[in-house]
Amino acid sequence: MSTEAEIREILGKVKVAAAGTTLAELNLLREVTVQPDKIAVKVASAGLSEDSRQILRQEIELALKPVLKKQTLEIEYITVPLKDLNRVKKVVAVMSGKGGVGKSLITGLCAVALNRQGYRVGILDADITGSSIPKMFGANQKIIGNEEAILPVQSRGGISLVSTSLLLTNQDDAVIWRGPLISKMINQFWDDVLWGELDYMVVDLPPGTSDAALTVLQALPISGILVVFTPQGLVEMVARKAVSMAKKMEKPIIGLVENMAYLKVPELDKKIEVFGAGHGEELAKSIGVPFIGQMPLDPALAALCDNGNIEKYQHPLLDELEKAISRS
Ligand SMILES: Nc1ncnc2c1ncn2[C@@H]1O[C@H](COP(=O)(O)OP(=O)(O)OP(=O)(O)O)[C@@H](O)[C@H]1O
Repeated sequence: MSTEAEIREILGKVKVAAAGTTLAELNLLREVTVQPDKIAVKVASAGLSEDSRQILRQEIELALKPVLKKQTLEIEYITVPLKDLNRVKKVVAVMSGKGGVGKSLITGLCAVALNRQGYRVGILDADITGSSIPKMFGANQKIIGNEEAILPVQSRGGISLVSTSLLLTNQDDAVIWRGPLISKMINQFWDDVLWGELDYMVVDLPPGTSDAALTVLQALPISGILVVFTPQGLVEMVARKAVSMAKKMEKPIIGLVENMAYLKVPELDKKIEVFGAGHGEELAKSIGVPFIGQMPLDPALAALCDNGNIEKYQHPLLDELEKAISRS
């Protein structure tokens, strides 16, 4: 007769088709009881429609068929509060002093870098009106769920994504909400989503030091912030502003990332400093925060993002991002 641990091991690997991930990763497997005549399994129903539950029931039956001796199998769906299902170990936020410096892109790369190291990662896209995360990951499925919870969409590499554009009928539609609605949406992305077991959640903050960014810093249990800037004088100034806001909110700064630091032209074997010489390291030193590194303006990266293939990108900065976040 199989033990409870053996049954849990088998069931943990069962795929929840609706979510594109497993029962264990979603933390939906709640109770397993093994008796000589019966195996009873209790599964949380969060996020699962009637159809999804039916399909999952069949998957569970199929997975346990080889180990059922003369036992019957009883599968019961139960309601469990989301706060008991979501176990997010660390939440890091990516911030910029102003829009358009590549904050979303660095958010995406942080998630990719952590995922490559085998961590289970989610991205909460809190840049509600300028959401560009799903496009980078080539995610165009609609978010689904039930009255208990919303299910994130999985990227090809297995990163959980939640973003407003995954809720829109047309991803290119503009979101023109006012502040209170934006704040409500950000809170819902935390409270109403079945994130399950995550080692890291990376949050793409709204740009700048706006109310919306402040809302996220106040509402979510953020353990560290990365600040993205580009090597232009004014942008450096706003980077200082962003760091000062994070410090005021008493959130630790993981470090500064200098994006679009230079344009690399392999044919010329030359680095062109499009926005002038970068001095991120000096800037970080003068603000008193770590400097993580530079990302060049890379046409190959832009193309991968446009085609939804950010997960294929290779650059040494990814290792630096992963190290800085996992040390923090
Ligand atoms: N290092 C880079 N190399 C090539 N393209 C880049 C780089 N950084 C950003 N981009 C491109 O620039 C555009 C803006 O980047 P992104 O959306 O990440 O900026 P953002 O700071 O999040 O903007 P916003 O604050 O308005 O949401 C995107 O199309 C992105 O692919």
